[in-house]
This record gives sequence, structure tokens and C-alpha cells, in this order.
Amino acid sequence: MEAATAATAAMVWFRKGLRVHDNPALDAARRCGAGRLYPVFVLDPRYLRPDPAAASPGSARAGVARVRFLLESLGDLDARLRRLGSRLLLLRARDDVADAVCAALKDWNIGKLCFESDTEPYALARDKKVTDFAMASGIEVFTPVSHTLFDPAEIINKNGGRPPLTYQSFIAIAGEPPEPVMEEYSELPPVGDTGEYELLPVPTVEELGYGDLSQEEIPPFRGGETEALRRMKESLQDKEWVAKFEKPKGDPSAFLKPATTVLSPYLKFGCLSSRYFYHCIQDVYRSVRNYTKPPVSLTGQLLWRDFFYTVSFGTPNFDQMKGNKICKQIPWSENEELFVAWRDGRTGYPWIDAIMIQLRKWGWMHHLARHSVACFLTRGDLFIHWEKGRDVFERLLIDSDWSINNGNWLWLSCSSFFYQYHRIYSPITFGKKYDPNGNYIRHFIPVLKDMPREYIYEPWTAPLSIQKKAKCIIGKDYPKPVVDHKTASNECRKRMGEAYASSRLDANPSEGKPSNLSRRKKSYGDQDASNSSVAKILKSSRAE
Ligand SMILES: Cc1cc2nc3c(=O)[nH]c(=O)nc-3n(C[C@H](O)[C@H](O)[C@H](O)COP(=O)(O)OP(=O)(O)OC[C@H]3O[C@@H](n4cnc5c(N)ncnc54)[C@H](O)[C@@H]3O)c2cc1C
Repeated sequence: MEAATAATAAMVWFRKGLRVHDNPALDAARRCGAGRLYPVFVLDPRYLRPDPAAASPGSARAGVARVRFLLESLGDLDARLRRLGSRLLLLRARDDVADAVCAALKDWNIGKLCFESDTEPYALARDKKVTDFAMASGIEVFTPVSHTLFDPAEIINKNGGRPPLTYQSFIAIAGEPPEPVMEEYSELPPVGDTGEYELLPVPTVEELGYGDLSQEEIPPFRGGETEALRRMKESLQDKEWVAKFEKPKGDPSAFLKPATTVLSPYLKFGCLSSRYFYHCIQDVYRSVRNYTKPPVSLTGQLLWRDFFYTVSFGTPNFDQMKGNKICKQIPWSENEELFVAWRDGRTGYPWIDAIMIQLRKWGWMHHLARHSVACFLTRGDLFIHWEKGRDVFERLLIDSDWSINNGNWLWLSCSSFFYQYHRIYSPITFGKKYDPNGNYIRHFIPVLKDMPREYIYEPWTAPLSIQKKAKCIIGKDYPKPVVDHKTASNECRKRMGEAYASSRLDANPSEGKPSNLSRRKKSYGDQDASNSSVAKILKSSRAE
């Protein structure tokens, strides 16, 4: 192996941040004067090792749709690096990613290591191991914050050492995010000698050994920075749409042309920089007269993302009920049969089932669709622990994101942030308002495709003659409802009321008690339901 001196070799370690634009870690490695640059990604068995026992193809932690998206993103990153005279060095970790990185640092005699900082617990432990090794070996380490608009640690510091627990207090502290690093350049330092290392071509999902995938639908979202930038430009081209963007007003049943940007998978893997996205939206705002404002605007959505990153970073045990100071302690039920019916899209409520099937097939659903199924599983109908639903989302979403997913499950289950547990999405009337013909249901549940419009949301009410004509007998071809919504939702309200009454938890001592929050009609702190439009939606879709 060619001996590289410490001064001449740098490594940029990709994990998220799978992009070339606005990539401060790559930028620093490029500029540090090293004659050789090693751009590395390590395939992590924790996420990729096949699990034949899983409910659907993929690993225990990632469904096949997300794995495919990751591999496409790696292929695109490699292509973009090659255009700059470099390439992606793809390594496989036997077990521990940190060990693989440390070995490469040593074997390639790296003098400077650059990687984007990460705030998830798993990543923090992994990165500490690598950083400790690098420091002990005299390797300079640079870990810029570039996955989020702001530095969560800095916001927490500015807030006196605690994370701000309402959106309003968060944006009051946050200010304006830093500019993206968008300098154009035409080449990167060449890759150094990699010696005996086995460098992999980007594998396909089939090559990772997930079994027969011939029946799996390929989701309509292709991974990678190139697609991320194309998709962002396409979304922002319609300036009026951007200026009027008002979440949660969109149609959750729109699937051919979704009502929102579907940039979440690209932001999750860092194929798109949230700072670049934010600044491109600002450019649109500068070119129009009026535009919506946070929390409902498009920039408002990115701020929600940062809000959850900050709270999760500063809250011990954020991803569980036990030991989590901001989480209401609720005695959730255990019922594996009901849980599996929900997970597998077999609750007998077509609106709920179609969403769960979209999740399994596409790995993405509209925000209000996520609201519907999360509410149904927890405080709306089944009274099952939010952590069980969180696990299913965490595995199957392409945009699966530790901070955002846990934050939203805490929210939707009325365990934290939002406390109006009496407001329950109806699994019948909520979807019907947007899509009275049930086109969304017909697409994702083909067995219901010939059910007449008047029964599509409640097929169990169709006379047998109609069921026969539609070739769908309820209880045989499609399940009967697993619970009666009216009875179940009333029971849930009662149990939530009891749990709240017996809870001695003060969810947020510094910023007002939950009871005050629930009384407030309109507040930036209320992610969705405070907004007058969604308050109306929820009011009219309450269980009758
Ligand atoms: C139970 C539940 C679980 C969720 N889990 C995830 C998850 O694992 N990963 C994830 O990215 N989003 C999650 N969300 C938030 C939200 O539903 C998605 O970010 C959004 O639907 C993605 O679609 P989009 O890119 O078209 O969003 P847009 O409306 O176009 O918004 C642009 C970006 O803003 C961010 N954003 C939007 N809404 C939220 C929000 N409520 N909280 C935080 N950031 C937001 C996302 O990065 C999104 O891509 C969850 C929501 C619920 C109710």
C-alpha cells in the first residue's frame, strides 16, 4: 500500500448528508490542503441485515422501500463525485460501523476526518467512538452542523440549558438560519490508494438478500441528490402554490399528485440540504406580494423539523414513555390482535387500511393521513401504546426520522405537545370529505374497487346483494371493523380523561401547563389543531 502522510490525506465520512451541495464537511475536506480525499460510506448491518421474520421484506429496522431509496441515493452520490474526479468508497461493516471507520482511518493514514454532526442517540454513540479514536491517533476532526437549519445544542444553550418546548418559543430563539454553502467547484482531490480494501459497487436491494421482491411495488420516489434538486425546483416553480402553502389544508388522499412536496425522504437522508431548501423558499417569497407564515407555511414546516430535532436532543428518553419527563404516563392497553390488524391494514376501516397499505408499499403518506392512523391506533380507537405505532413507522417510512417520528407520535397520542384528546379523527368521515368517491381507497385496496361510492368508507353497511355485486363480501374478502368507532372512541376519551386526571406530571413547567395549552384556541405551539382550518376539520369529523 502506498504510504500516505497525515498531512496529505483527508476522509469525508458520509452517513446522512448524501449530497455534494451545501456540504460543509465535504467542503472542509476539499479545502484542507490534503492531496488525497477518501469519500467513505459504510453499509450498516444494523439497518441492512435481512430479517426473514419481519412482517414485510427488509431488515428488522428498515423496510425494503427505504433501503432501495438509500441505495439509489448512494448510486447518485457516487455519480456526482465521479463527475468531480472522485468516487464513493463503499465499505461493508462486519458488525460495527465505528470499527470499520477507525480501521480505514488507520490503514489509509488519514490526517483529517470530516463528517456531519448527528443528534440521534445511536449516531452519538457511534460518532463518539470514532472521534475518540481519531483524537487519540492525532487525527484532526471536523463535525459541522448541516443536517438541520440550526444547531440544536446552541438553541438549548440560548434557552438556559433546556430545549424550548413550544414552537413559538423555539422560533423566538432560533432567528434566521445560516446561509447554505453553495460554492461551485469542478474537481475534488483524487482518491488515495485503498490498499487491500474490498470496495463494493452500490448493491441492489436484491443483492442484499431480502428474498423474493417480485411482488413488491416500487415506490414512485427515486432516491438521490439529483432527484431531490429536481423535485425541489419543480415544487418551487409554482410560486403561487408556495406563497399560499398552508398546512394542514392539503388533501391527504391525493396520491397521484400529492398535496405537499414529498421532500421528506430527501431531507431525511440529506440528499437535499434543509438550509438550501429554506433559502430557495425565501427567494420565492421575495418575488411575491403575500405569503403564508409559520407555522403553516412551507418554511414553517422546516421549522417544525428543527423544533423536533432540538427537543429530542435535549430530552432524555425522548423515544419512550418511561423516564421521559415531557411524556404523559398513560396506561395503554396491550392487544396484539388489534395491533396486527392496524399494522397490516386490516382494521375493516378502509380509510385507515388504505393509509397503512400506502405506508407499506410506498413508505410515504400525507401528514394528515399519518394523523388519522396514529390517532386511530392510540387515543382514538384502539388505545394501544404510541411506541408500537412509532416502531412500525420507523421501519416502513422512507423518511423515517428518529426525532420527527417520535415527536409526532408523542403529539398525536396526546402524550406531549398537544393535549386536546377529546378531538378524535373519524375513520369514516374525515377521508370522505376530501375524496367522497374513495379513489384513494380503491387504489390501495383493490378488493374494494367496485364497492359503490355510498358504502366505500363503511362497506360493512352495504346490503349483501351489493357486496356480492361488488365481489367483496365483508368478513370474507375484506374484514369487518375490528371495533365500533363510536363506542371505542368514547371509551378512549374516558380513559384519557382518567389518565390526565391522575397524572401528576407537569409536562412543561417553564412554559405553561398542558391544561392551559388545551384551553388556548390559537397558538403557534399547537402544530395543527390550533390552526383554524384544521380545528374545523377536526370538529366536523369527531365521532358522532
Ligand atoms: C405520526 C407521525 C409520524 C411522522 N413521522 C415522520 C418521520 O419519521 N419523518 C418525517 O420526515 N416526517 C414525519 N412526520 C411529519 C410529516 O408527516 C412529514 O414530514 C411530511 O408528511 C412529509 O411530507 P412532505 O415532505 O411532502 O412535507 P411538506 O409539507 O412538503 O414539508 C416540507 C418538510 O418539512 C418537514 N415537516 C413537515 N411536516 C413536519 C412535521 N409535522 N414535523 C416535522 N417536520 C415536518 C419535513 O422535513 C418535510 O419534508 C410524521 C407525522 C406524523 C403525524
